[in-house]
Amino acid sequence: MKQVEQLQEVDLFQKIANHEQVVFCNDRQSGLKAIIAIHNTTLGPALGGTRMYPYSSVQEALEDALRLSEGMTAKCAISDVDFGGGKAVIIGDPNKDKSPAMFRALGQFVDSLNGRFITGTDMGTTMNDFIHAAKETKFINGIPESFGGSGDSSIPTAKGILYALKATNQFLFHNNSLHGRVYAIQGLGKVGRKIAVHLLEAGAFVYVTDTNESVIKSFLNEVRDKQQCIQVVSGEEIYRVHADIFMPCAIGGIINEKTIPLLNVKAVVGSANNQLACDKYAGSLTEKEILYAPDYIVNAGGLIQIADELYGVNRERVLEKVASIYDTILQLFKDAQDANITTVEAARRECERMLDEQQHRNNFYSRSRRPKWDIK
Ligand SMILES: NC(=O)C1=CN([C@@H]2O[C@H](COP(=O)(O)OP(=O)(O)OC[C@H]3O[C@@H](n4cnc5c(N)ncnc54)[C@H](O)[C@@H]3O)[C@@H](O)[C@H]2O)C=CC1
Ligand SMILES: O=C(O)CCC(=O)C(=O)O
Repeated sequence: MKQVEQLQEVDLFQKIANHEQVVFCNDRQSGLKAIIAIHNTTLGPALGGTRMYPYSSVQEALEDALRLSEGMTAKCAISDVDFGGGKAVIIGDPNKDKSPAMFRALGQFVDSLNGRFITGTDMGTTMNDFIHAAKETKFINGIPESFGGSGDSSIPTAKGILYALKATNQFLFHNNSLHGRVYAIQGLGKVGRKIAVHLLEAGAFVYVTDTNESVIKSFLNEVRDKQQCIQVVSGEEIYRVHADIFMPCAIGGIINEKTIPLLNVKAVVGSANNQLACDKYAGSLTEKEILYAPDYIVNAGGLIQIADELYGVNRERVLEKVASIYDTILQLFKDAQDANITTVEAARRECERMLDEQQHRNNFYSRSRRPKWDIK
């Protein structure tokens, strides 16, 4: 028995070997069960949203937190945002299990990290949830403007994705217009729905799917006058439709050995974090001549806004930085093509360069460095 326990301990530390810190948060009163993962703080305090999802096991939740927080390190680096990678996950069904008390408890745990981790919304959580968390800690962002925050971060996220789509169209078709093209959107939540509405307004055709029927109904109601440009498909069907671009805007891990053979598109560009079940699938997409826009570059709009909020909200500054996603992604496509490597490898090299540069700067001692992180 003792031997088995020791083995599990070693496994756990191996699992988190690339991470600085992992915190398990348990509040019996509110039912909060959460994991905060801090991946790397080379660039600054860890920044990343909190996801709520009905994970089937603690193991699954931990793996999600680890991968998501690692992705945030890369996202901060490539977006040139002076923060590190972190993420929190809450185990529970966002449609049934949420309560203000749960988010206040989360706020207390975040506060206990004293600024090493700053968080806000992600899949399954909303700005309103974080109004409760913000009562317990100042290390919260992305709350409504009426509460002094920068508001809905899914707005800049959706804008960034649209810039990435234009860059993809430019690279593939030598014309960056969104008009007349066909997009397959998986997930019509905070981000996916905004993208779908914009694409319809721009004169595109969209295939859409969402596991929540009421989300589909409400979307169709919003775009009543565009019904001829929409086709709702069931879960698996979204991988099979003939479209220009597949847009994962829900869960991660959906580009894998089962789905890649089904894809009938020229590119994958979407908001979902960790779309590739693992990096080797970047090569499989390339073999199928499907261009992949690395998720953490194209979906950085929300991060750009919440990071900016910590210096004081400035919309123009945010919009300008979000617009730069167009150039970043176009350049990355060209670099990958010139070097004959996948877009994932090209992005990884760029992130490593940014982290190395900062590690070098961190060798320099001065007594009161980085006052900009002294959040009020
Ligand atoms: N909200 C933001 O600003 C950012 C979001 N992301 C990522 O984008 C993705 C979507 O985020 P949000 O729109 O904020 O989440 P959300 O929770 O508002 O919406 C997700 C939607 O996907 C649907 N869904 C879940 N599983 C599905 C499946 N298997 N097939 C089809 N639909 C499914 C849900 O019913 C929901 O309508 C997530 O992966 C998130 O991490 C990334 C960067 C920023
Ligand atoms: O967009 C947000 O509100 C949070 C940023 C984040 O966690 C992400 O980009 O995944």
